[in-house]
Amino acid sequence: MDLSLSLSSPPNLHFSLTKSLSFSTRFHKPLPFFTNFTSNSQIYSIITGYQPIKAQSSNQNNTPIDTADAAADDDDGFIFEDVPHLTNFLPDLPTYPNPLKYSQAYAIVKNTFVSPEDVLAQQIVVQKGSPRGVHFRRAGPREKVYFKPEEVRACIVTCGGLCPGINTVIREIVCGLNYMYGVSNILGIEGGYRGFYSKNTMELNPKVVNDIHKRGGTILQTSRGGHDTNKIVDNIQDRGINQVYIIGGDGTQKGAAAIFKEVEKRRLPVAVAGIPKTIDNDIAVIDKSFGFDTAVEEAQRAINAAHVEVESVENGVGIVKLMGRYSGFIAMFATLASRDVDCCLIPESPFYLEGQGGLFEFVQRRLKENGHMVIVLAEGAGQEYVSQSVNAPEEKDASGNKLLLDVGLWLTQQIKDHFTTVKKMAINMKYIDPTYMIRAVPSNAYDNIYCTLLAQSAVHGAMAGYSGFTVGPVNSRHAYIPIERVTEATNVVKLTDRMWARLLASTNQPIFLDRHE
Ligand SMILES: Nc1ncnc2c1ncn2[C@@H]1O[C@H](COP(=O)(O)OP(=O)(O)O)[C@@H](O)[C@H]1O
Ligand SMILES: O=P(O)(O)OC[C@H]1O[C@](O)(COP(=O)(O)O)[C@@H](O)[C@@H]1O
Ligand SMILES: [Mg+2]
Repeated sequence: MDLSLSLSSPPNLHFSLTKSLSFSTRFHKPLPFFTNFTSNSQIYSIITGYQPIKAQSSNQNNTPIDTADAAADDDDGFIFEDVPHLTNFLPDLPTYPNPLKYSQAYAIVKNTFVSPEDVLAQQIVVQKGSPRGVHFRRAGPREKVYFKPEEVRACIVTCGGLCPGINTVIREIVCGLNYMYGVSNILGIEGGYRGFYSKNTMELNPKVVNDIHKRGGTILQTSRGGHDTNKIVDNIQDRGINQVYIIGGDGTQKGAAAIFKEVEKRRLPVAVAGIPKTIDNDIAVIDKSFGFDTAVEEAQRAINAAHVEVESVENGVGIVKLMGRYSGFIAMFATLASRDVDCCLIPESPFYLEGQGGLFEFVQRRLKENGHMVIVLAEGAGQEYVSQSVNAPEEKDASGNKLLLDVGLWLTQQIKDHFTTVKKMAINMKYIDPTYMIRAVPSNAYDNIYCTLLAQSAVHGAMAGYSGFTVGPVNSRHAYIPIERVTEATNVVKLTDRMWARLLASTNQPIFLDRHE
């Protein structure tokens, strides 16, 4: 029996979901959309811009059947959020055998190719009877590719702020394309999005990128602003580029989605692959962003330094500011890892200074108990206080991100003033701002491996003809995720989750919930 699903637009796109007697469901579309799912359910193919409008039951021959049967199996809430494929708008694209078939490295691998039936569940903690929920396509090499290696002209661009591991991702895209697929035509776009139309390109090959993973930053340079979709896609077309690898954060991924939409509008055979980058770990859906682990590790050095300083003096108060515009992940994890931190302040958890349960009271208590204390502060915390006190107009960077005021300096001053003027108590303040030092280091061993997997997943996805997708781990397995899913929300620390409770339990800091002045 069949469950067929009509898609509203464009009219030539029509998928059907077929359910076999073994209760598997498949998309009636040539590879790569041809998908077999075990156990049935409500399946939605959510393909950017095309919403399913009608679910209809039919048998293998596609003739409508009694829907009661299908409906009975329709209730376990399986949702499949697929990524777009070039054949959506170029249905006649030829396919070729994947060169990995002949790779020595993969000679004894049991399953070289990922089954088109493999999906990853977004939610893995479930209860009996709960809906199966959202699933993403599993990343990895496919049996057929949609590009002849000698016809690939790839490019790589890096945008937004720095993050440890960018060079590793660049390296592994270049080496992955070259070693696994025999692609040798790879361009580096310099200086972020605007580099497409305002700069020359750089030839990339395994030799050029050989040791770049040992360096921080990005060999391609980066920038904010300058995203002009038409100019970028004109340039992609003019240069004959057919694979675009875009490394960047939420803003960059929105830009990648716009590029894909234009590529699709012009019906260009161009694979657009996004690799999510942000030191703040604020990208939704994926487990963790690359460079985050390195940042947490590097932050330990600053926290240690602050601790050494303040325990060596009387009434020492150390403040360490870490990155985290809207999300306090680095601060939270660095605090949990260190155990030398007395208080962690993040944007998600408002705090206050004065009165019962406030920060001043806590500082005084810790100084009395231990003679010193360390505060870790995410840069986005307490911004409302800083802007009130400095009365500065709101400024934005070239990408439209709000420019943050220095909460570290502000807090340092507030604590100093309070203890010297109100409490008549001399304190030794040490303020450390290691933010750019942390962002600029090369990635650690863990992140290097993670960056390699991201790069290889992106290469496999592009070669397999997917376009307009982001790669990333979902519950430890790499997936192809619709770009919109990673840009529609920001990943923030959930105060109601256990991790924040673990932090509170480890620091014993105030929870700043009840304000009594
Ligand atoms: N909504 C958007 N649409 C298109 N491009 C965007 C959008 N937001 C940001 N960009 C572009 O993405 C690039 C990086 O964005 P930015 O916010 O600075 O960093 P990140 O990608 O790390 O969040 C910039 O070139 C910017 O112009
Ligand atoms: O000063 P810059 O280079 O613009 O970057 C500062 C910001 O970049 C970040 O590292 C985040 O960058 P992205 O938005 O590029 O991920 C923030 O933590 C920080 O506020
Ligand atoms: Mg961003």
